[in-house]
This record gives sequence, C-alpha cells and structure tokens, in this order.
Amino acid sequence: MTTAPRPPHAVDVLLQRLDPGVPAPAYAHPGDAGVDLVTTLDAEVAPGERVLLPTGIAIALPDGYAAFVHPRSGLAVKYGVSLVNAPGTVDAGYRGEIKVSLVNLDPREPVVLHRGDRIAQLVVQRVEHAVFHEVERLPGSDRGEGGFGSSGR
Ligand SMILES: O=c1ccn([C@H]2C[C@H](O)[C@@H](COP(=O)(O)OP(=O)(O)OP(=O)(O)O)O2)c(=O)[nH]1
Ligand SMILES: [Mg+2]
Repeated sequence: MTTAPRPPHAVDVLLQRLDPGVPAPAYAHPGDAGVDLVTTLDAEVAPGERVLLPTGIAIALPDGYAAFVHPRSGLAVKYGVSLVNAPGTVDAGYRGEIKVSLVNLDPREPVVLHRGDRIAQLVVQRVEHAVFHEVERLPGSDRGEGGFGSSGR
C-alpha cells in the first residue's frame, strides 16, 4: 500500500476512535474538501423526522480551526436527506463525539440507514476570531442595507 504524499496545506488533527469498528476518516480523492462520516447505529428516519446519529470519532483541532459537518449531495438528491443544522460547527475545543443531525425531507419515503453508512462529510477550515469594536455609525458602502432579494431575481 502506498501512502499519499502530505499536501503542503495539511493541518494535523488528533483523532480518537470511540468505536474501533469505524474506519479512520480519509479523503476519497486528493482534492476533496471533506472526509465522510459514518453512522455507528442503524436508523430508520420517517418522512419529516430528524435524528442525531453518532459517528464514533472525536477530534482535537488546533486553535484557529473549526470543522464543519456538511450534507452529502448524493443522500440529499436521492433520498431528501439533509442536516438540520447544515453546516454543523465543531469547535476546536470540543472533545466529545462528533454527531450528525439528519433530517428526512422526503414527504413520503422513510430512509433506512445501516451502521457504517456514510451520512455526512467533515470539512476542516481555518477560522478567524473577530475583535469587535463598537461604533455609533458603520461606514457607508455600495450595498448599504439592501439584502434579502434587493437585487431582484
Ligand atoms: O453537527 C454538529 C454540530 C455540533 N457538534 C458538537 C461540536 C460542537 O463544538 C458542539 C456544540 O455545537 P454548537 O455550538 O453548534 O451547539 P449549541 O447548541 O450552541 O451547543 P453549546 O451550547 O454546547 O455550544 O456540538 C457536533 O458534534 N455536530
Ligand atoms: Mg454553541
């Protein structure tokens, strides 16, 4: 087996496998943004129902990073399965098990998931910490207060 070369932008993340049956997260292709997360439990999710599923892993990210739990597009398009809180935010200081809040948006069909199924993907990103400076008036801008469709359809 050959080990993929370490990309120049790689960041070291500590991984704890809480369930030894879960594979270590791995990028399926070199340019992928996310690693897939699996469920350690079987579940049947009724239309409109939501469920919080364990992934069997915990991580420790360096300060200045966060990980975001994103939906998988295949599950979304084929079955209407998304995340209630997309994207879920995993803080650098969080040491608990990463969990996935799935929702079945299909109006008719339940979704059956089995232990080991890939249910979401985790994207590790740098995040800035803002230093907030309170002011009486914000500086003007081209957009101003326009939003929520102000540019038309
Ligand atoms: O999809 C997710 C979202 C969050 N978390 C974990 C990691 C995160 O660091 C923690 C708290 O998440 P968040 O801040 O979004 O939840 P909250 O409702 O604000 O809880 P808290 O009061 O604990 O911050 O829960 C997950 O495992 N999966
Ligand atoms: Mg919070």
